Amino acid sequence: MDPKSASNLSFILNKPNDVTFADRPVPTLADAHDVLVAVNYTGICGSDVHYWVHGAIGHYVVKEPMVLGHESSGTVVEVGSAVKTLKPGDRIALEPGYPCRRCGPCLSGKYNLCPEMRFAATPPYHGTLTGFWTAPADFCYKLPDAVSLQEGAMIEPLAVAVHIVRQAAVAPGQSVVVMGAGPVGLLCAAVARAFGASTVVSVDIVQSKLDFALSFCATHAYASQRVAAEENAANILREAGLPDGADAVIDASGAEPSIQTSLHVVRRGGTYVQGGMGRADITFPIMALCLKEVTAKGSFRYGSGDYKLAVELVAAGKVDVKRLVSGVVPFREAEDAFKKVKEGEVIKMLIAGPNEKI
Ligand SMILES: NC(=O)c1ccc[n+]([C@@H]2O[C@H](COP(=O)([O-])OP(=O)(O)OC[C@H]3O[C@@H](n4cnc5c(N)ncnc54)[C@H](O)[C@@H]3O)[C@@H](O)[C@H]2O)c1
Ligand SMILES: OC[C@H](O)C(O)[C@@H](O)CO
Repeated sequence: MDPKSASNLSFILNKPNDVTFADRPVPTLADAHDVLVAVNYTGICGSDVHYWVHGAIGHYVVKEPMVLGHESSGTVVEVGSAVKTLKPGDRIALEPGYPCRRCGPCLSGKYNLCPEMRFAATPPYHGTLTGFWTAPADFCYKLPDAVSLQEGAMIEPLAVAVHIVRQAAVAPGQSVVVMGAGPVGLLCAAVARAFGASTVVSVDIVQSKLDFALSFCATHAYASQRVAAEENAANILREAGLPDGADAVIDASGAEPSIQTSLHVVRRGGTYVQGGMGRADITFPIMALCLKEVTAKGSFRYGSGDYKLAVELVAAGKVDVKRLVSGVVPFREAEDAFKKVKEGEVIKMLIAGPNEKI
């Protein structure tokens, strides 16, 4: 594709509930290690919808018009003079956050914690719902022939799940309870299975999501009740046949009742991972944490090796990300697709790039 004759149409958030399309200049390669990519597909994340509706997530506030989107696949159209690993025509999954590579977290191997991170569609940085995008070549992951470009757009949320499940240190034969069966929770459950967990319990408050989780990857599913956290936890463990508690519990909901239940679901000496992002401050059961010597960890985006492993899991047929794609729409229908995600009618919507025919 020739960027000179193609569209760089972008889907731009001006302010809450106000989006437009605009043709912006095609970016040029600023660094010899960068590549220019034509964006093929972009998934809509809950965070994109949150910015669209509220104009902010925590202290990230949209102050200038911002291109949305960060879950993308693309095709390389031009490479910088120092790029040896990619060539025009290569199909890639696009890792959308670029760390400084020089700070303490970067040098310790935790580049996802870089304070200078430039992350797509996190203010003040534009996102990937656009025609063309430049990225460092080592943040572009070549897709094997067996992986489609639509699956390539699912690598981003899958990498989030890979990072969470790695934080949980899930080992073969273990039991894992995943709170929340949205895209991230479903993918955590699938990765936990792929890592060899023998019992994977999905918990949600919406029965249809649990039905899907069972058909997708979970061995058990439980509809969370509005009862005290300890009672809820006891019911989950009874249903799942885990009298001693679960080896690992992952929160992929961000909901306070779910987080409270989690600390009563995890076994003595087990691991709890906070993946969901909800209210900044909640009441947290510190006594259960303390008395059971629970290892509690946070998980933020993805780091070393997570994207690579996510591509490999899809290529090996271990996580069928296609099943999560509810629909694919042309670029000009992006706002309708956002509405569907907001209404909770779908699992994952993909938007075809402005130069993609569907
Ligand atoms: N840690 C990270 O880097 C990272 C990255 C992406 C998303 N997230 C967060 O992960 C979470 C999940 O993302 P998603 O896209 O799947 O969101 P989602 O909103 O689609 O899924 C959340 C699910 O939690 C369920 N839920 C709500 N209350 C519950 C409760 N009390 N018990 C059990 N389930 C409950 C909802 O019904 C829903 O299915 C969100 O909080 C999101 O912000 C974190
Ligand atoms: O998958 C990446 C996440 O959506 C982002 O980190 C977002 O939640 C905050 O910018």
